[in-house]
Amino acid sequence: MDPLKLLSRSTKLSKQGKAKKEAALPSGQQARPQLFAADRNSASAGASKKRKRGQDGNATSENDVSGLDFFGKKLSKSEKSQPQPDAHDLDADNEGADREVEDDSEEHSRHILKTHKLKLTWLNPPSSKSSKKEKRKAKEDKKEQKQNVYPRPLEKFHALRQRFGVAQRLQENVSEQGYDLATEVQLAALPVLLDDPKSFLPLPTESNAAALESSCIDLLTVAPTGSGKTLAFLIPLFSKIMRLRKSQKDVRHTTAVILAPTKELVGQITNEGKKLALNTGIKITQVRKGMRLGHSLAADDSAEDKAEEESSVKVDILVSTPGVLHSILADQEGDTHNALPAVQSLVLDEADVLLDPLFRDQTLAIWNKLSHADLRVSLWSATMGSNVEDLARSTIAERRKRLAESDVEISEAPLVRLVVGLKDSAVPNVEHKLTYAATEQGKLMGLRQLLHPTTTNAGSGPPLRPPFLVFTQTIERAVALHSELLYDIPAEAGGISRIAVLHSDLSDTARDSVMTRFRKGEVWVLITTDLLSRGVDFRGVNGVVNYDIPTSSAAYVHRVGRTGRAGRQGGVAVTLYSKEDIPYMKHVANVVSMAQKQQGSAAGEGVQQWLLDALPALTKNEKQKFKKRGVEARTAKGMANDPHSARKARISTKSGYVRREENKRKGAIAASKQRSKAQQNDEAGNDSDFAGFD
Ligand SMILES: Nc1ncnc2c1ncn2[C@@H]1O[C@H](COP(=O)(O)OP(=O)(O)OP(=O)(O)O)[C@@H](O)[C@H]1O
Repeated sequence: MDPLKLLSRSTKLSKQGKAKKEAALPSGQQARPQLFAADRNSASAGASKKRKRGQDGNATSENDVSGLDFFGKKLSKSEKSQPQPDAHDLDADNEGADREVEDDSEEHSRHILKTHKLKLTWLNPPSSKSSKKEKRKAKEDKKEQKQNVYPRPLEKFHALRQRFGVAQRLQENVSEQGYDLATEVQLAALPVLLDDPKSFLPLPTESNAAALESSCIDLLTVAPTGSGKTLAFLIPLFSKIMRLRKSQKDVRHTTAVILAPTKELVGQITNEGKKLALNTGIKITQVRKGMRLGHSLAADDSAEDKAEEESSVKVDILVSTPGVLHSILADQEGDTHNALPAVQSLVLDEADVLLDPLFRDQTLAIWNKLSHADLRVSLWSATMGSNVEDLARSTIAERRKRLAESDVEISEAPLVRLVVGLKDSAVPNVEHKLTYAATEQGKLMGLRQLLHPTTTNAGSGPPLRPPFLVFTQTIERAVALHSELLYDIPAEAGGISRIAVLHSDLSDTARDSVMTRFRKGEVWVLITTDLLSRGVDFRGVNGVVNYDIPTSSAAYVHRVGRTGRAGRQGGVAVTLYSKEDIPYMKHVANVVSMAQKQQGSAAGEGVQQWLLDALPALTKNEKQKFKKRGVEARTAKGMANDPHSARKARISTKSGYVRREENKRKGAIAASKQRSKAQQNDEAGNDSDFAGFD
């Protein structure tokens, strides 16, 4: 009897649903770059027939779960030359795609963008109204300030060179990685970043043409987790730098800065960049504490300048967390040189976090220090509130005003927003489960059931196979959970080496080592905090367990987005919740319900309506407080304020009753020892009043 099954009442699956989900075993191996391609097939059903999964020999391999090759190795050259299963699965569609490259009508672009659920909006189109009054009215009316645009999508990477003149070497480096079909975000972002904006932005009037002078746009992108945003911003960055290099042969500047919130993500982006940089001459580096940034090296630089610059880092692209780059820039501020005068591209990956109070000041300080007149910025995330959009717009406007005041004339670039799929929603190819575990003990028991290799959870969806990530609210809880589970995996299967913990209190070396072991498949269960919830790409992660509930819907979207990367099927996201979590569960239940609707769950499947209705809604203030602190009983502050509740929320196998019994026993032993000591003293005639503290 599985006691948690009795408790997991939030989801109910029809027999059909169960069968369907059991068939989709976690594989973590087959990428399916276009998330909404299936919809596309159905939309263009008249034009092409979709091959059924299972009819194709390649497609069935998704169900082959033998072996523990967790981290889907990169394709070898010979493998790359073979058609990829998913590409094959969509073959009828792809033939169409080849034809579509030829078709550059707006109508066709609209069709492709719509079927891939891509929406592009020009956020600051110049007003067509001529009088001042009309212009003011247009500004007030937000609708007037937005206009949908329909650039011609790029469906396959092989068209990069032909359509946008991307360097041959860069194009080769992309295909070397085994990529052929562009993912949805790449499909739309690459054309708008690589093409001349005039090719897709309509001109309202002749007098407004000046507003479109800029050859590049600023871009806000909201696209699902694991949808390939990294490549979508790296390719245009590399292409731009290669062009700049051609026109300014003697000079070597840092021309691009990429910011990301964690060291792990910075390292990952740098690695991706290095793959694209192969034999292009472009240098990309991760900024580390203590580095000195070189401003530029020109042929006519004085010997003194050159000597000073010798020890500094001279690269084309810097990748950094805001904290590290900000402190380096602050240190170099006293220098006569502006450290980054030539930066023309700023990328904010996980932009909503970078503009959140935690990083906002540092991010904006860096942004404002970049003084090049043609600086273009792009913001990327799977979740982006309207406040982030407003902040980005106001920062762009203020920067322009400030530079204009110091006589630097900068062109006004169009600001475009790209949204892929449903904004702020979890990936539709992951199965979400909400499991009520009542108490801390129940959660631990629930996790153990997921961990135990023989547990199949029959009847409640596919099993959660390692490797998986477990998220906790605090570092202390991650450490406690780690020690609690340390001996859960039998020695024959690798024992304690299979479970690891990663958090920001560890040294950089320890963090790197855990990441490497997890990527290699040596660690099966990685317990962590929200440190790893953003951006980090582990290809074969089969599942995510929210041991503690996430503190916002965005946090849920990002945590569960560590599985189901690049459209891989079979990922499972389990959220264990206890009585303490119920007041805060609504945001999680809402995102899960939305994801299930996207998956096409029939009525009655997924999160039950009664649960959604029954869960209390938080006020704005409560939401903010929860986002900042999480469930208070699980924090040090909670321990000080309410020790009783905090003790109940402690991660431990021992129940309160067992603990009390143990304490009583310990107390009895101590008292008995004291009594016998006192007796010995009496017998020895030692009648000192005070025997000291025991
Ligand atoms: N065109 C493509 N075809 C197949 N796989 C791709 C393609 N583009 C990217 N990928 C793979 O998709 C995975 C996810 O990419 P990436 O890390 O860029 O996602 P992301 O959108 O930045 O996710 P997150 O929002 O979590 O940061 C990576 O493993 C990457 O190699």
